Amino acid sequence: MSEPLLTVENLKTQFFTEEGTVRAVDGVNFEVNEGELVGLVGESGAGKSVAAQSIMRLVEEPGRIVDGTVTFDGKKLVDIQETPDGRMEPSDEMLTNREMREQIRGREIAIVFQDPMESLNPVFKVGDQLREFIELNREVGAAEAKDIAVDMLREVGIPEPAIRYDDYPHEFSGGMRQRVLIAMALACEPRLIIADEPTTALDVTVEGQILDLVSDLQERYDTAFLWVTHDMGVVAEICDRVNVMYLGEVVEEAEVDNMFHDTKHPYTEALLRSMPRPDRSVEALDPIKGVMPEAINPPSGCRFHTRCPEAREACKEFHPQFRDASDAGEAPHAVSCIKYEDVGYEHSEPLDTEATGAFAGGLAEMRGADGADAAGVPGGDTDE
Ligand SMILES: Nc1ncnc2c1ncn2[C@@H]1O[C@H](COP(=O)(O)OP(=O)(O)OP(=O)(O)O)[C@@H](O)[C@H]1O
Ligand code: NI
Repeated sequence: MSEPLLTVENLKTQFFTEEGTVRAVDGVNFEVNEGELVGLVGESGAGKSVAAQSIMRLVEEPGRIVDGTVTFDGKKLVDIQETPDGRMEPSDEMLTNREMREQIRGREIAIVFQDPMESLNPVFKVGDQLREFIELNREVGAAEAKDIAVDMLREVGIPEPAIRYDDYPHEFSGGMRQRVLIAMALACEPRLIIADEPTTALDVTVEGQILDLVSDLQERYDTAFLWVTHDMGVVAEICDRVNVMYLGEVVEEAEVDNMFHDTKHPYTEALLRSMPRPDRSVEALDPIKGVMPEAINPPSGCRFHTRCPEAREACKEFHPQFRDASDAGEAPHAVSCIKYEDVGYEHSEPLDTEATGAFAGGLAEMRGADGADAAGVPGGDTDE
């Protein structure tokens, strides 16, 4: 096997706020291979966007990447190492801001966001914005850049591209604007496109069309994608492999088919049960219990224990290791859950939370017991 195109190792990004340190991305590992479409999925607040921004070094104040390494094609986009006197500092190998700007962003890696109106300037024609972007990023003159721009518009399915070239962003529908952004991302022939919920604001039909377009372009250009979404349906439709994030951590990673047919982490199961499916009525949906705890003060042990239907006492104590739990001869399938470790889960008592079957033990009793428990477990398990 060749080296992955992108490797993210132990990435940690924090926001230093007045309320405390937000551990938005807290030791994340994943990979994207050449030409692969990899999903990053999880509920709102899981840290998906911050992870995506960290790869591109686009995290803004009061946020900072405090640890980890991001390697792209052998280059260190991020490389934070401990100095001899114990401080965490960028290594000599880490690219400079200028190298990031001139070599990586928009050239090797492009990023597409949810809201095209934020990325397109309303006062300039759509085609001109695309042309200018191409001129800036490729060694071509204005005329050639315009030809490429029209070609790209056609490529992403804009009808009559030479005419629509002269339209302003507001004259395009949301789906068409998103197509333009994909054209812009592709125009520089990047090796990786990071897409942060680019279809979330679109209606289902238009979303389907954009996903078809992406699958199609991915095959044609062999571009790798990191696709950020909260929607397992989107993952099922386009991704080869998926990483599930919960509260700053990746908790499960597998090929998409394996993830759906041999789900290992209770959080992934809960996410799948909460997802609308054609073979299931809306009433049969089973939303995940409780709310995601604050990333400022994550629960002890397994971070999902406050909402997990299978949570036991041991889950409060042991922080699970993220490791391969595939059976012999099967494709790698990593999970971080103590059910797959040897730390006494089987003999441990079920936790008495809203999410578990044991939730009948008396709310008052539980509250009484909880009052004495100051081990950093917020009130997530007593949510009404
Ligand atoms: N500028 C900021 N200042 C403080 N905290 C932030 C900032 N940006 C993000 N966070 C926090 O970082 C955590 C991760 O946020 P992130 O936007 O990555 O989540 P997400 O998984 O992308 O969710 P969504 O699906 O809502 O986009 C959250 O707890 C969020 O509140
Ligand atoms: Ni996000």
